[in-house]
Amino acid sequence: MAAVQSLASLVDQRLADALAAVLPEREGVAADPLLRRSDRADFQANGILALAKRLGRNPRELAAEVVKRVPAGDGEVISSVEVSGPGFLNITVSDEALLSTLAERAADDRLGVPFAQRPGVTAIDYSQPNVAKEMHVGHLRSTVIGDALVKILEHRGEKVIRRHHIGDWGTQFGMLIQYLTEHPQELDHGGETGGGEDGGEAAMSRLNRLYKSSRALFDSDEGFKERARARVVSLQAGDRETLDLWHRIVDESMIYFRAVYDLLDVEIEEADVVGESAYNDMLDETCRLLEESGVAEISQGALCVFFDDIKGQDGSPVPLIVRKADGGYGYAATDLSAIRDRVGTLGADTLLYVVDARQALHFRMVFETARRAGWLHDEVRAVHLQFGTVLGKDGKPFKTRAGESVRLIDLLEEAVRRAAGVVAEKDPKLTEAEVAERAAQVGIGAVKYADLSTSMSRDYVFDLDRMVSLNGDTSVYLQYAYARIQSILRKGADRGDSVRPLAHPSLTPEPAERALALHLDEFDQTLRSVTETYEPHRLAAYLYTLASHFTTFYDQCPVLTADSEAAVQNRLFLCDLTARTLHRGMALLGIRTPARL
Ligand SMILES: NC(=[NH2+])NCCC[C@H](N)C(=O)O
Repeated sequence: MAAVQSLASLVDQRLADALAAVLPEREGVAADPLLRRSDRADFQANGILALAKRLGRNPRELAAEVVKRVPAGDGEVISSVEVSGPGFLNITVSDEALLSTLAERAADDRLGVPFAQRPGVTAIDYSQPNVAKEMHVGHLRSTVIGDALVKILEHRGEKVIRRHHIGDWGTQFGMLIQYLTEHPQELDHGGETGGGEDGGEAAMSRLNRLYKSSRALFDSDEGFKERARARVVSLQAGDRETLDLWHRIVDESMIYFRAVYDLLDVEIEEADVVGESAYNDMLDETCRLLEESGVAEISQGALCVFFDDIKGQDGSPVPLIVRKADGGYGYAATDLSAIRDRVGTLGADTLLYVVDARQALHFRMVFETARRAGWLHDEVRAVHLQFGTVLGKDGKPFKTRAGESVRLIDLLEEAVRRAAGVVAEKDPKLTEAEVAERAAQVGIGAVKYADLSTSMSRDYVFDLDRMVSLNGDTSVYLQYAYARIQSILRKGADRGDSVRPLAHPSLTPEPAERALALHLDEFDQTLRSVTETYEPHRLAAYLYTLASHFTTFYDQCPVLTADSEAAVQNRLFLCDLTARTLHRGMALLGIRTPARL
């Protein structure tokens, strides 16, 4: 089905035409009407003010001239347009245009959201925990934000390559593997088959034990330290036995990650887990190419890239170290190789990295190096989507009392427990299994929404009380709005009032219906702006406003007890489209909308 033209774009087009007609000889003057939603009328256009200023004209006069050229009245999209204030235009659209646009949206499975005209190939690097380590709140942000972006981009028709650049390589593996060769029983499952209820937790505790014991030996025993170092060399050289043990450690970690992802209700495909180790074979060549092209040079034995504008506090240059003086490759060599792979081999034209803001300098240097080397050419965009820190209630980075990072799994379990309380209190007749199912949807939704509704660059406080609250900007509020609509639709259907495809366009909508309808019409614009800015919080904000408009509508406009059959039909139609939009929007954020709450 053809894309549905939103009311804003229909109005915008008519205003732009009128402006062009008033200023025929002024082709060079950009005449954006600067349309936005308004409380005074349906829309307000502010663009004439700036234009009049540039032309040295009186804005109200110019506005009056434009108004004369705007087609308005019977049979037109715009029913009235007026000059207001210093030269704004207040615009009201016709009821017919409003309802028929919505009817078109409702008739479309995609709710009128078009596919991108020129979809590209985006490689997105997100959810990249580290093997043999815990997942903490930072990994929550990367996972949740990345997952939402993937869903939204794909919904608009973009080809998306997911990359989970997990930390599965490096010197610490020498220590872990060496310890395993000397204590082969260390990762034994003790008779259990693994993968069971607490398979994930059990795997993590075995890894923790392995980590602690090998670390202790590494720090106290010089001989072991030597053997661990030699083991790193065997690992990089691809020694069979060493690789087998490395795989055991990675697999064990994957069992744990999988358990966290399941709880988090996020799908991660095995094939997309392409960790640091995957680029091992490219590292030599990456360094050779950088050195040959002169992009990198040897400095104090290390292979470095220098930048004029990147200096330390004492004014000395801070280089990107691609290969250390001891010959070991760093994090940067891997990221540079990954760029060559993602652009050169996989054909990505956009590279996104959903990574902690603390790695900003690393990515700045890596991107600049890749540009100099020609691996990132003009047609490729590379963006570090930096996210802020999750804070505790004290406003400091979220830590346990012992000063350790808080385990993600503990937070998620606590969120589900809190949600169970809320769910059971709301409906005491629920069975235990029903409470458990809803609590998972509510609790995990709450954690995801709290993250996604905050602008990603900002820090936020992890406050479960606020997150699972029924009031305010929370996912529970949105889920309740959805469930309430479902209950209205069920009651309507029970008495024979089902949702009809077309509303009655001759009925004059109440103000609350108008506001809801106009907002429903903004869904595709919202998604477009998320794909342009990579800011999922715009969708969260849209959905929250949608639920608020619905709440007002529901308070002011009886649905099943409306005055006329036609009004009942129109309102059921609005309810249904609101529910479908909420459901779609929440799904794109990775949040469930249970039919009953
Ligand atoms: N391509 C990348 N460097 N991605 C980010 C990896 C994040 C890293 N594993 C961490 O936990 O901090």
